[in-house]
Amino acid sequence: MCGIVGVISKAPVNQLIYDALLLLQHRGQDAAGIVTMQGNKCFMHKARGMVRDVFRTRNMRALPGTIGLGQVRYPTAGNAYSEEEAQPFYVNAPYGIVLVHNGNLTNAHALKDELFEIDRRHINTESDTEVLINVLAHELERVADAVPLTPDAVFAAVAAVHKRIKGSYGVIALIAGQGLLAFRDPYGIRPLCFGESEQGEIMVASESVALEGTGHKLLRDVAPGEAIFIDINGQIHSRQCAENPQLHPCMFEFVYLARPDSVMDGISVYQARLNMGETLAQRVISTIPPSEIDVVIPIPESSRPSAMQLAHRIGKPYREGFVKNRYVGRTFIMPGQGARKKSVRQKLNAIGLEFKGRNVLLVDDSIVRGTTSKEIVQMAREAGANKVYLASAAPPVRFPNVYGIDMPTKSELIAHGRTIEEVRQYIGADALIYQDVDAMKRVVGVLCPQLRGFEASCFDGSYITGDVSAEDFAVIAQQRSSQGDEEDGAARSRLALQSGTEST
Ligand SMILES: O=P(O)(O)OC[C@H]1O[C@H](OP(=O)(O)OP(=O)(O)O)[C@H](O)[C@@H]1O
Ligand SMILES: NC(=O)CC[C@H](N)C(=O)O
Ligand SMILES: [Mg+2]
Repeated sequence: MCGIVGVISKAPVNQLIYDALLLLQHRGQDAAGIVTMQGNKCFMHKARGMVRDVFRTRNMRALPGTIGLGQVRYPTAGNAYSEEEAQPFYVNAPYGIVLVHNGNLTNAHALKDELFEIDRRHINTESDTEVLINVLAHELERVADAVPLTPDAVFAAVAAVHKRIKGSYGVIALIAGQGLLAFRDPYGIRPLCFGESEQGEIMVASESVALEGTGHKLLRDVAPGEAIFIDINGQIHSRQCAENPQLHPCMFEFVYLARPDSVMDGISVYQARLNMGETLAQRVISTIPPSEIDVVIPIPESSRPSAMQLAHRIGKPYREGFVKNRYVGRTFIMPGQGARKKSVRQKLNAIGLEFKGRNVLLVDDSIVRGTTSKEIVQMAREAGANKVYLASAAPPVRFPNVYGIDMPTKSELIAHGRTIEEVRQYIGADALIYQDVDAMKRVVGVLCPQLRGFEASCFDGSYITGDVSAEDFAVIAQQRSSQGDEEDGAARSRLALQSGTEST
């Protein structure tokens, strides 16, 4: 779940893209990049790190032009420590294309061979995004021989891309001198929307918060399978390019990934989290008599709306018992388990007086590897809590994700192969209450009647694209797990930088 943005304007776009990337920073902390276009020439800067670290004044000055793209990366393919895999990617033919991608291709390994053997294209990194841009370039080359490029040719190329690539993808591309192209996978797994400013500037982005925060009004979401082509004169063309599009957005966006102030596919992320809190409250009431709970405490940041609603529903006070160090990033999207574990205590600290002698109900949005909950339950006890109960606004995460969330192996998931009682024992809580899968789908789905369902594979084991082979799972898992130690070391030093314990 990276964050992507594209803008077509009449004024310089470098600062605007930077601002939008800051608003999308929660979607990726490992690398950032911007490309701008002036006439037919592209200017790019990308590097590992957070947006504020990657772009210095000199880098910003070197990004002229009125059209551009940006990306913040959370690696789910390839290597988190390779600068070459930071986005955008560039190919010089046809026309010159730069591209940013949110999602994960499940057949990238097979396509990589096919690109070489049949299309004679060389892929130089392990990134699935490099595969994607080469498939797009190849398909554009087959249909487009005109200048200017016609919308019909662009849409024919996207239709061919949909047939070749599998998995999840929200994509924004610049075609030099021709325009800006955006498209979304046929299930709409990853989000993508676009909006307009009063000056007629058009922005495409992963989340509506990037539009609103930069003075753009949300026009609509890009539909699953749809492509939007904004030509060089700012005219918007759109077409459905997939054969059987169906909206199945990723449930984990609503649980954790997206910002609560975003609206995705018509669903307010905040409202989705309130609803999850409401239905979780029912399960709490049927497990623990409310008279045995003194206080409800959220585990900041993402669980807050659910915890608030849960507390209201069970009639208990909602208190802030943990303070978050705002200079430490999100732990779940850090690569490497060592860094994740260390950062929980750097990130969260307990306020003793909210715990001392009380029976506390801690609420988190999700329990994935159990890193956060195990530490937090321990911290609550150290702070003097009498009983420590834990509730998760999401159901147990039992299956790997191959669509752009970095949990590629079952073995790393605390709820995989364990009963809820075994998870409770591992975490050390006095009671553990999970959300119910069907209840979650129902209370979020009710917010968008057009929805066909959710991509909720990490909770229910059902992979919506229906075409992920055992080999695909194995390749994705192997690729990600083979770099753990390197990641841990590098992520540790980055964590230290983020929390200001080392100087640049
Ligand atoms: O079981 P785990 O593997 O620990 O993963 C789940 C935790 O990670 C996330 O928090 P994170 O710190 O990333 O972000 P947040 O501040 O948005 O809650 C999520 O909100 C849970 O707290
Ligand atoms: N989380 C994502 O969207 C990642 C995009 C792409 N798969 C990468 O690893 O760079
Ligand atoms: Mg959290």
